[in-house]
Amino acid sequence: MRTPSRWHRIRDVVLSTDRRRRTLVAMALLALVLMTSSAGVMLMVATASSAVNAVAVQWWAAISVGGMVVMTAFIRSGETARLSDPSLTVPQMVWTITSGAVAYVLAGDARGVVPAVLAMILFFGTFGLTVAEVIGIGVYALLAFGCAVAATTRFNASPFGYLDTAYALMVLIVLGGSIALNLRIQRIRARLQEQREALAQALAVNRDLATRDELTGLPNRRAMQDLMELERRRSLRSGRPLLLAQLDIDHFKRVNDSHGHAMGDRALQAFAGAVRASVRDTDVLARWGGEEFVLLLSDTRINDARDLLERVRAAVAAMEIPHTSGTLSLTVSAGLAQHVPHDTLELTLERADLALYTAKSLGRNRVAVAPSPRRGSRSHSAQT
Ligand SMILES: Nc1nc2c(ncn2[C@@H]2O[C@H](COP(=O)(O)OP(=O)(O)OP(=O)(O)O)[C@@H](O)[C@H]2O)c(=O)[nH]1
Repeated sequence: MRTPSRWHRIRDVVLSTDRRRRTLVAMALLALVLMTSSAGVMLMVATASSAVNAVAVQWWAAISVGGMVVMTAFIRSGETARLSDPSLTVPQMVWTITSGAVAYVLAGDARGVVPAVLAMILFFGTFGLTVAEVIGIGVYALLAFGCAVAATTRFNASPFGYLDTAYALMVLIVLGGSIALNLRIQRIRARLQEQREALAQALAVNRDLATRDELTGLPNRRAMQDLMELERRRSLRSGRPLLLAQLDIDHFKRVNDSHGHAMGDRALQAFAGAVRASVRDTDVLARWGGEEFVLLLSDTRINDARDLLERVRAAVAAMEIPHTSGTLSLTVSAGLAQHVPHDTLELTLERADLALYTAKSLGRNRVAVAPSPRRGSRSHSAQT
């Protein structure tokens, strides 16, 4: 196993190892870095300009960065995971907008830098917010900066000039831009969500088509082969019997020839329904191909399986399938074989097929059981 590098260990301690929380902490750290950079700019302004109150700016920097540190620590602790806004995006934005508005008042003639910082905050925040939240944040920003402009005019005793108008316009453009961007992001998200759902649905349909026979709704041959293999292993482990039966509708060609293919299809559906209704839920009936079906009976003794197939045979013979000029009856022949541990499933199916052949040759509408195979022998005559 690779030992994590020192950088990775530090990163895990700082960001936490939980992937989701790591993303949240990373975003909070980014906001913290932005706020610290803004504070750095403000401190530079305070150092360079004698008109700016340096002590007020230092307090402002400490409080602004301190607030972001507290929120980042709160997110890092995992306490916010239960909240509807675990990244604390809204509180962080309210905090930074408030801090930006105060900076606007404190920065004196250098207040032109503040709208640029506001733009950055709004564009970053807009990715995680809903439309309503962005509008709410926008209204709050307007109010906060409205107060800031009023305070600047009053306390700095400077009249509202063309530069202030330009800054106010800049704030409005930034707000409008971030709302438009948010709407676009929400639309893209909704479309992505729709596409993801459509894809999941298409995959489910595909999976169903790959494993199910469309006409009867039964598992198809491929799905049945997987199921039989699973049951073979289960039976090998548990020592419980596994039985396979081949079922074939008698003289089915005549149904098609006399009543048409559509009636043949309906007869196949009725047959599948009758057999399913006669066996346990845990027994699996699959359409093997054409008018041939395979029934998998797990954990059933051979004599019970023979009785069950007799019941299936009787249920099929009792069916009356309505058609245009009366009703149609079917009969079924079945060949049953018990799987022998360490034999292949193909061999067991071959034995069931031989038994079915016996049932057909003895006059159809009957059940034949394949004898247990003698070691080294592949041909046996079935018992009816
Ligand atoms: N309607 C319909 N017929 C099918 C379908 N699949 C297979 N068949 C028909 O099933 C018939 C099978 O005929 P055969 O193999 O001669 O067997 P059979 O007439 O049942 O005679 P035995 O099996 O010897 O009793 C053919 O006519 C096939 O066209 C299907 O999906 N729908």
